[in-house]
Amino acid sequence: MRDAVRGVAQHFPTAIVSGRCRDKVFSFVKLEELYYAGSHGMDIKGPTKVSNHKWLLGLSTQADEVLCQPATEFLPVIQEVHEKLTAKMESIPGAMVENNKFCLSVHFRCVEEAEWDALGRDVKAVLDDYPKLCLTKGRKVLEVRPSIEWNKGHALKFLLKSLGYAERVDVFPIYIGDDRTDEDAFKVLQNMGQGIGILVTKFPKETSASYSLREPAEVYSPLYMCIHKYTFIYINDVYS
Ligand SMILES: O=P(O)(O)OC[C@H]1O[C@H](O[C@H]2O[C@H](CO)[C@@H](O)[C@H](O)[C@H]2O)[C@H](O)[C@@H](O)[C@@H]1O
Repeated sequence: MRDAVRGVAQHFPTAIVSGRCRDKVFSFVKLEELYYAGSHGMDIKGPTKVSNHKWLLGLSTQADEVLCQPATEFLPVIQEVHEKLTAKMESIPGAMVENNKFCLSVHFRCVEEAEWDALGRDVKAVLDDYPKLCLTKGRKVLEVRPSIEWNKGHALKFLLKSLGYAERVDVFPIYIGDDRTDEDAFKVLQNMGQGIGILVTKFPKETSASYSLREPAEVYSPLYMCIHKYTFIYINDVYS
């Protein structure tokens, strides 16, 4: 998958948008030519390596640039809550608190089902003292986030605008995701009437994505189509 993503990034601005913190995502993906939007889009950084498309489009090539961190003021409070939740979850076997820098994930996948309600109550009790934080639910995970209007959809809009791609009829953004938090990004594309969202899911689900794939492995096809289509257009432009 890394080679496919690298291939796409050679021709098109490519971003990974994740609920995890940016550093952790980079440690998984290890591609310097990508944009990374960690913490549900609250921490966006540009590529540290220049790709072809950058000079083709005449964009800034300044590497290592943090582009957007709309929740910086919440960092101290997130650290404080991380400590409190970690201490509280010690008494619940299997519970795990993940520090995602601008947000926190309380995982209960490995917790006995009988304990789930108690875990939820404990997390809410900690958050009662922090009205500027909110709680959302994912797949066997509770997520603590700053109460600001910012999600993966805002990150996508930010990237498109920064790249000069918003509302351009000749630009076709493709957003692929499997998490319920990816719906915010699918909605952005749907509302803009630009590009497509692709949901990866084994089961039929209500979604704002235009298409779906069943397995992460099926994501190769659209990625390789992007690479080969580009190659075709490029050769065509050069020789016609
Ligand atoms: O935004 P994403 O990159 O799609 O990340 C969403 C969440 O991914 C991780 O949680 C997921 O994997 C966990 C096991 O590794 C699993 O327990 C959980 O149910 C999954 O949602 C990550 O740990 C979370 O912080 C992300 O929000």
